[in-house]
Amino acid sequence: MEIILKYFPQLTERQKEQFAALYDLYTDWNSKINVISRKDITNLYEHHVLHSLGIAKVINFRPGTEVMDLGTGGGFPGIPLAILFPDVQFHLVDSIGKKVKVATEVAQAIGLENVTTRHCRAEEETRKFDFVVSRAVMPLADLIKIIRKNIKKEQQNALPNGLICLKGGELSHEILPVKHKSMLHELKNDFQEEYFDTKKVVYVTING
Ligand SMILES: C[S@@+](CC[C@H](N)C(=O)[O-])C[C@H]1O[C@@H](n2cnc3c(N)ncnc32)[C@H](O)[C@@H]1O
Repeated sequence: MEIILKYFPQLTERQKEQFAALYDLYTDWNSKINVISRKDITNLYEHHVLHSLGIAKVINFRPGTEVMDLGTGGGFPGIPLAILFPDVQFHLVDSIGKKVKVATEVAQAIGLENVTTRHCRAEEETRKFDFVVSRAVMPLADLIKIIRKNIKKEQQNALPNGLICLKGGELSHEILPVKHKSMLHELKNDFQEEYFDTKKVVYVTING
């Protein structure tokens, strides 16, 4: 939990309580429904919560923004972002029902009123959003194909509407087809822990 405060020192008391509550909630839920690799649960704050918040190093969502988390699993990056941006609406979607249940239960347990969840394939979701976020779900080209229909034409943020995903490793090949519409942000410049050495945030503009 200290690691969250290290990089996000301006949190309100409510946000601190909500982040702090995640450890017990995820430890408990993860023992019943696997949403985080069992041996990684002790790294919850660094590998999952802080990693999710890496998106906030690329964009400060304006109040009223609507965001879909595609393939949220147990709620990453959607839940940490919903805590950080209480005035932004997050819609968490996953095709595996029991994972959606974990995300729903965690959001409810910490009183997040800006989160909705849905058990469906993203291909079936027709609602429109300002941004789609995603971590560890599918290759960039497939993501773009699926979410094109979900991006609103009207803009209300400093960055044009589009896709923001958390990726690791070698990306030059994946990014090539959308290079002119994308931005690559290295998280090692924001977070000094070794885990972030290869982690990146990829932003792709989607034209309505
Ligand atoms: C490796 S997990 C990552 C979960 C979460 N984003 C995280 O980082 O912890 C990938 C998730 O994407 C979901 N998924 C894959 N394809 C999907 C699709 N077409 N629509 C919705 N969810 C999908 C899977 O069910 C799975 O929960």
